[in-house]
Amino acid sequence: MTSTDTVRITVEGDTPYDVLIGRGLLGELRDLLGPKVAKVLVVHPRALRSTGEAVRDDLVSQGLEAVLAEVPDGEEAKSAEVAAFCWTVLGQSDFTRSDAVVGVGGGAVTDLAGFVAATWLRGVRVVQVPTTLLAMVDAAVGGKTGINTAEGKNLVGSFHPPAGVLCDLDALDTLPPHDLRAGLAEVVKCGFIADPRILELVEQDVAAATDPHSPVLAELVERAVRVKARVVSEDLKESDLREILNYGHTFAHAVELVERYQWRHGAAVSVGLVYVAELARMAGRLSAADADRHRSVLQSLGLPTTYRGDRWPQLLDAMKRDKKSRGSLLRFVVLDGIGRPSRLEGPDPAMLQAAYAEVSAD
Ligand SMILES: NC(=O)c1ccc[n+]([C@@H]2O[C@H](COP(=O)([O-])OP(=O)(O)OC[C@H]3O[C@@H](n4cnc5c(N)ncnc54)[C@H](O)[C@@H]3O)[C@@H](O)[C@H]2O)c1
Ligand SMILES: O=C(O)C(=O)C[C@@H](O)[C@H](O)[C@H](O)COP(=O)(O)O
Ligand SMILES: [Zn+2]
Repeated sequence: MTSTDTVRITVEGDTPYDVLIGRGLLGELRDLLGPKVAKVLVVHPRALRSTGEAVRDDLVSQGLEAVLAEVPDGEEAKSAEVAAFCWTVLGQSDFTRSDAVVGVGGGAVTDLAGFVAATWLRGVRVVQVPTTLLAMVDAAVGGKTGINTAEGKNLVGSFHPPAGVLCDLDALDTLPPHDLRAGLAEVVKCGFIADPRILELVEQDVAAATDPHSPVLAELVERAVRVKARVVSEDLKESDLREILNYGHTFAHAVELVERYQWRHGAAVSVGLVYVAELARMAGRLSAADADRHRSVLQSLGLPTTYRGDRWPQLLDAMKRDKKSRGSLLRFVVLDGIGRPSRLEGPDPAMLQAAYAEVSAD
């Protein structure tokens, strides 16, 4: 992709939609909303008030009625209270089934906005405008929407595909480096499960991979979105294949819950990838070299590969509520090799704890 190209990736399914990746793309929003939409709820986090206002003003200038719903930054947005606040705004503004929601922000806001759209009048259109790397390559694509409960991450939600996704790489200019790195954890995840070229690109030039203006980062975004689009096109509701996108997440979500969301999702995914690579190595599924590659790629990006919380019982308890569990059976996505995802069901509890010892050691 050159700096002027826009890449269009179609996610197939009952209601196919496009993910646009490029620069200066906001002008495309009206088209993605479709001709029948009259009113739009623009959901944005506090930190992106001026972006939310710019989106609203642009829609108003094109003859639409647009209302803002400002929500808390980060994970705090993913609560039943914040969803209820959005429903109130929709109700007070008389939104009907021909109206739409636009999510402008990071993954927390796109998850919330998608959930609000999925539940309002049992489902209205949502267009996602992700502004973090993580939301561009993962959260805004694929239709998983949701909020958290006290017991765990994303425990309430629905599959509600967007009508379109606008990944405007210009948004990354203001993104703090920590958040950029967090997004790269999901990119690297895609590398391990399906596209090893991603790993090579990071290994060849880590500076370019972390530079929001480099063509290498643009290629990483495109490759990660292609992986996600391919998987979701085949298995929207995670009956089987889609589980591979959850690689590293059993441990990651447990860390996020136990740490009361003080860890970024991408940072937790990073350590979760190392945890599950160790588990696969111990189970005789993954070579030591491939497990070590997880650590080295993630470390090169400045992502965490250890977790020193000393909270194994709480982590194990949280992992039992992972959505891949079946009854009392814990299930993990593991690799039999790079690009060869598989499942590990009901591993020996001693092995689970031994893998934990590996990620909590120096
Ligand atoms: N639905 C899915 O398939 C899916 C996939 C992956 C992750 N997720 C979810 O995504 C969330 C994590 O998303 P995230 O990493 O984007 O975090 P986030 O949404 O918490 O955003 C991180 C921070 O960056 C700020 N921000 C956003 N855009 C910015 C910009 N352009 N410039 C400056 N600041 C900006 C936000 O206000 C926030 O404070 C988690 O809740 C995770 O569960 C969902
Ligand atoms: O799209 C998917 O499917 C994923 O699992 C992508 C993950 O990166 C993402 O964090 C997702 O929200 C996790 O979903 P959950 O079903 O484990 O809550
Ligand atoms: Zn994730």
